[in-house]
Parts: sequence; C-alpha cells; structure tokens
Amino acid sequence: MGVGRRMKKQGPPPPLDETLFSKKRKSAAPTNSAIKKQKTVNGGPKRTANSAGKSATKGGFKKQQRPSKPLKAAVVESDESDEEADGGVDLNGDAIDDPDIMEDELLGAENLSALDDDDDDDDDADDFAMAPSGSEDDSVMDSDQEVQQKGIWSDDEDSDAEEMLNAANIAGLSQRLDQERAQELAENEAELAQDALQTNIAADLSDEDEETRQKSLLAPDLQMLRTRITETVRVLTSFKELHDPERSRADYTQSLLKDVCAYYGYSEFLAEKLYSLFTPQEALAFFDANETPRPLVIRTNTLRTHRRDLAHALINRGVTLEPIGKWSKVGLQIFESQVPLGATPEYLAGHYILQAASSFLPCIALAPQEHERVLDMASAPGGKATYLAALMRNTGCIFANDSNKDRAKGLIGNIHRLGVKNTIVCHYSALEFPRVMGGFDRVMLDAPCSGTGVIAKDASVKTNKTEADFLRLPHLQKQLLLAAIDSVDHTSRTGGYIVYSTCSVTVEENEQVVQYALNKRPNVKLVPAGLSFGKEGFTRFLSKRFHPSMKETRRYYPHAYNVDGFFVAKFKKVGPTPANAVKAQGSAEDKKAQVDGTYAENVANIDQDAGGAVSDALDDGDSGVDEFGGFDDDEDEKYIERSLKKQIRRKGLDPKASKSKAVRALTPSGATEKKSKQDADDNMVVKESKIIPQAPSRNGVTEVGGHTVGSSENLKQGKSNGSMKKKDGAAGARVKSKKR
Ligand SMILES: C[S@@+](CC[C@H](N)C(=O)[O-])C[C@H]1O[C@@H](n2cnc3c(N)ncnc32)[C@H](O)[C@@H]1O
Repeated sequence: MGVGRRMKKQGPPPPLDETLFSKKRKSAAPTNSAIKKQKTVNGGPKRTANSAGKSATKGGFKKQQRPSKPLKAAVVESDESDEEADGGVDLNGDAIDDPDIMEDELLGAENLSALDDDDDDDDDADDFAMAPSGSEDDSVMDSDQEVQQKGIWSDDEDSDAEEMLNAANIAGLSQRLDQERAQELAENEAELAQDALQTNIAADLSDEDEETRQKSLLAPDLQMLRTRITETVRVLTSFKELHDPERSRADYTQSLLKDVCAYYGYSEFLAEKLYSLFTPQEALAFFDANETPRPLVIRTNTLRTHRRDLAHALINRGVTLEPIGKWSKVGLQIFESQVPLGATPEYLAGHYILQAASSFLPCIALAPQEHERVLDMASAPGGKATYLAALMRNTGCIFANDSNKDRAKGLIGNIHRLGVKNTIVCHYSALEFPRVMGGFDRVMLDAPCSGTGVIAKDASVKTNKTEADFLRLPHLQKQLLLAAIDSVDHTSRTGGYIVYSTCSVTVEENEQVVQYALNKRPNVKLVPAGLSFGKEGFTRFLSKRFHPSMKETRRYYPHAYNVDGFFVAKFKKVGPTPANAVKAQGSAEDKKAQVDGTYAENVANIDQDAGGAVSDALDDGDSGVDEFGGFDDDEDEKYIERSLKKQIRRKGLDPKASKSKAVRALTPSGATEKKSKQDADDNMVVKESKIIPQAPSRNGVTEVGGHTVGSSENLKQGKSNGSMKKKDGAAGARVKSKKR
C-alpha cells in the first residue's frame, strides 16, 4: 500500500504538545529554511516508504507540525496536507463539517485502536510517533522524541527562516512542493502496483483453475472474442480443409457458442436454439443483425390520406424518407427526422402509424376483402387490425379481440386516431372462439410469442427465455390456431382463410404449430401467402419432418431483409370444423391451466384431450367425413405405401419381397384396415414433452418433433372402418343419432 494511503489510514494526529509550539504560534510565517528542514524530514521516509515501519517518521512529523497555522498558510499546498491538518484540528475538538474529514477521523480512530491491540506490528514506530506526547511509556517517548527533534524548529532556526522568507521564494517553494507531491504520488502508484503484483504471485498463477477464475472476473476482450468467432465460423464453413485434426466439429461448435454467449450476451440455451436455424455464417449474420435496430417505418393510413401526400407533408417538416420497397404501397422508411414522429400534426390526425415493416406482411397475406367479416384474435395495440380496416376501406366488420384489457385500450386509441369505423373491440381469451362467435370470412392470428425475431428491439429476450417458455408458448399457439381455424366459415364465398404469424423465428413456435394444426384439422391446407419475398418455411429441421406444403409458409430474418424476424403461414379452410372440435377449445382445463400457469406441466394431458376431441370427430365413420374433402387420394397412396414398407422393414422383413403384400395393403381389405386402425390410434398419441416411438403416419406427415398425430388418412379409414367409432362411443353415438 502506498505511503499516501497509509498516512491517511493511520488516523488523526495526536493532541498537540503546546510547549513545542507556543513560540511559533506567536511568530510570523515559518522561514524558508524552516520549511526546507521540514521538507527534508518529510522527504526521507517517503523515499523509503516501501518499508512500513519507516513511514512512522513521516507520520509523526507531519501530524505534529500541521496544526501550526502560519505553517499551513505558507507551506501546505496539497489537499492531503490540508486534510490531515484539518483532521488534527478536529481531533482537538473543533467542529467537523466536511464529511471526508469525518471519514478520515473515523478511519484514524479505528486504526489507532487496532494498533493498540497489535504490539508486534511493524508499524509500532508509527503508533508511538502518533501517541500523545504525554505517554508514560519511556520507549514510546524515545521514539517519539527522536521524530520531534528532527521536525521541530529551534528558536534560532525560526528567526533565520523569518529573515529569508519572502514572496519570491514562497512561489519557488510552492513549485518544489508540487514536484515532490507528484513524485510522492508516482511512488505510491509504483508501490501499489508492486503490491498488486505480489498479491498475484501469492495466488499461485500456475494453478489453472485459479487462472480461469481470474479470467472470468475480467471483462471479456471483445476484440479477441470477435476474431475467434470469425475464425471458428471460417473453419466450420470449410471444415474438411481447415479444421484441426485434434478437434471435432462439435468442439468447434461448442467453443463458437460459448464465444457467442460472451460476445453478444445470449443465454447458452437461446444461443444454441437460434444457431441451429442457420449455417454458421448465417447465424453470425443473424446475431450481428440483432445488435442494430431495424429502420424506422411508418404506414400510411389510406383511410385518411395518400402516401404521396403524407410524404410531402413530412418532407416539409424536415423528415428524410422514401418508400420501403415495391412490395408495399403504404410504407415509408424514415432516415432522419427533425421532429418527433409520434407528435406531428399528421400523426395526431391519424395519417400514419409507426409500424414495423414485417408487421405489414400478415395483413397482406390475409388480404381481406371489402364487406367481409374478419376476426383479429390477438389484436392489441392494433397495428394489424387498423391495416386490415384500411384494406377493407372501412367496410364489412372487423372483430378486434385481445385478452388483455389494458392493451385493448391502446387498440381503441389507435382505432379512433386512424378513423377506423368498421371495428368492434372485444377482450375474450381467443381460446373461447368460435363459441363466442364464428363463421368469419377470414381470421388473423398474430400470436403471442417469444419475440426471438425482435431481439434488436428487446435485448432481454437474449437471456429471459427458458425451455419452459418454448413449451408453454407453442402449446398456447397451437390451441389458438385451432380456435382460429374453427372460427372460419369454410363456405365463405370470398374467403375461408386464416393467417398465423409470430415475431419469432423458432421452429417450435412456427412450423411445429402449423404442422400440429394440419394434423388436427385436416380440413385446412396451406396456401401461398401471396408475399413477394421471404424464405420458405422448413420442411425438415434436425430430426423433424414437416408436410411438403410447409414451403408455402414464409420466414423473415433481420440479416436477410433488414426487417424484424417474422413467420407467416396462410391456410385455406376447405371443409367444415370437425363436429367435436369446438369442445376442445376453451375447455375448463385449458382455462384453468392458462390462469394458474400450469400449461407446461399439462402440455401432454391437454394435448391428449385435444387429440381425443379430434379423434372423436374422426371416429364417426358415418358422420359425413367426406365433408372434409380436399384430399388427394393419389398422393396419399404414395405415403401409405411408404409407411407400410417401413413397418415391414421394422419387422425385419424385406419390403421388396413383401411388395405384393404392401400393395395388397393399399386395398381396403378388412385385415389391413385393422392394422391401419391400430396405426391410426398410435398416431393419435400426442405428447410434446416426450418423444414416443410411434408407427409412422400415412399421410406423409410422419414425425413432428416426436409427435405423430392423426391425418387425412385417418379420416378415410374412419369412414371405411366402423371399428374406429369404438374409440369414443359417446361422440360417435351422438353424431350418428343426429344423422338418423
Ligand atoms: C403479438 S401481440 C399482437 C400484436 C397485434 N396483432 C398488432 O399488430 O398490434 C400478441 C397479443 O396477444 C394477446 N394475447 C395473449 N394471449 C391471448 C389470448 N389467449 N387471447 C387473446 N389474445 C391474447 C396479447 O395481449 C398481445 O396483445
């Protein structure tokens, strides 16, 4: 520890021995020689300050000399000296106003008592020097006296000094003191550095664990991390040529993910999840893009103005802008603005709304027509609902629903400001549709999601999403999507469409949800979203396989299009809702689970319920399954054959040898149908939390992240095989009696 700190911590000076100063006090300022002498005494211990004991001389001297006010006036230039002098005054009973001084005093008092307890301390000399001169301990006095003899002026010196002191040499002296002060500080620094070094040496740097621990305490070297990330990505991209033979791809990937977490601040869990969506190079671009905000975009409200007029008005206010691209006739990208865009007269008059470009996409995909009846299931704060109203030119009727009443208030504000007149706001849980209302021409489900597409807007997503979120959210999304599908009127002359969107890029919240809906509602199919750009949805992801039509869905990434990450899927409802499907939605269990947050735990159970409900509908062979129309028998045949071959292979038989059998299986003979029934039942087991080995489904939608579920194939079987009714006798009976 440096001299300066030691001196501070040594505490307040002892009470003055007035006999030593009585004459000085009366005299004028100390003479130059007196000051010189003092500095000599001060300087000595400073230069040998590395030794703790030696600093005692300095301490003893300083503390005793400072209270002499003339000396202070003439000599004391440094803050430290000031403090110490004041401290001395304070200890003698003067009032303390300066909290720093108070702290010094307290520290000093502590140190004094500590030193009292520690007779063996090297600093004994200090203690003694600091001790009141009236101490009874002779040895203490000796030590103290020695110091005093060095530091205290004699009367002769005093008078010499007085003669020599003048204004000029005070200035010179002051300068020298400054230099000495600077030197002292430098020495202190050096001593501190030395101390720190010694501490490190004592910590045994050779110990690897300790080294790692020390490293982890340091701020990451971002430049080094960045270089390593780039280098690892380079190796992973050309692995064969560039990899170190000692290291596997998994090694490189693990080290890359670790660096990504340190560099960008992701949890390991999320970094891995997002990384798995891309090639290493693209993943890096994605992570980078999440570090910069997307362009600010406004949507022209065509219910109030035209984009050109709005652009002129804003340019006149000092806004630099341009159209966002050919794909939108209403978007304007803002580059610079002299005015707050949320408070311009045009904004207040409802000529535009601040809306991310990617959030236009689901509305363009839904493409509502004038005079239609549209449901926006989760609509607050209304960016999309008000766009739908504009696309419909304020005709027809939009039900803008959101379960969150507070958010619905914001929605109402936007509806008023933008002059929307065809919209009714409600706040049900969307799970309650279509029991609340159904028969819509189109339904928009912009689902609540994890927000992995908008990390640039909300960096907390990097760390606050857990595995439970990716069970809970997809479960809710699946149930909401079934509700959306069931709320549409498949006989709508102009519509019959559902758009599902999220601002997340994870497969769990997108393709898996869509696949679930395809499996549970064979009366819908994916159709082109009508969007001029965007990447195709995954038809396979890791070990998962999705329906080929998944390529009709669209993915948006910040690094690819400079828009928020988004997902859009468009369905066409081609058949009626299964008879018992509505029962599955908004069930008592669903609501309870939603309220008490037990979705994750109940996922398997609830899903089975839902599966049961679907199978109810499927079971009834006579319940007009044909109404589910839109199935392609030829296409199904292909899948059925493939599935049967797989089964044969699993049994250890040669599928080629058994080809005739497999082909026979395609004919609806009783035996094969029974087997098929068994497969269908197996496939109805839906458990998200477990991967259950299952027989493949036979509509081409084989395994979906460990689920296998009912399919169009089941429907046909249900029709031709009355035994399926047994699965839910009650449901079957009910539909049957209705038919009769
Ligand atoms: C992504 S935001 C919707 C944004 C909105 N579509 C827009 O463009 O302004 C998701 C919304 O879903 C709502 N939500 C969550 N769970 C819901 C449920 N069970 N039923 C209805 N709305 C729900 C949330 O309150 C939230 O406002």
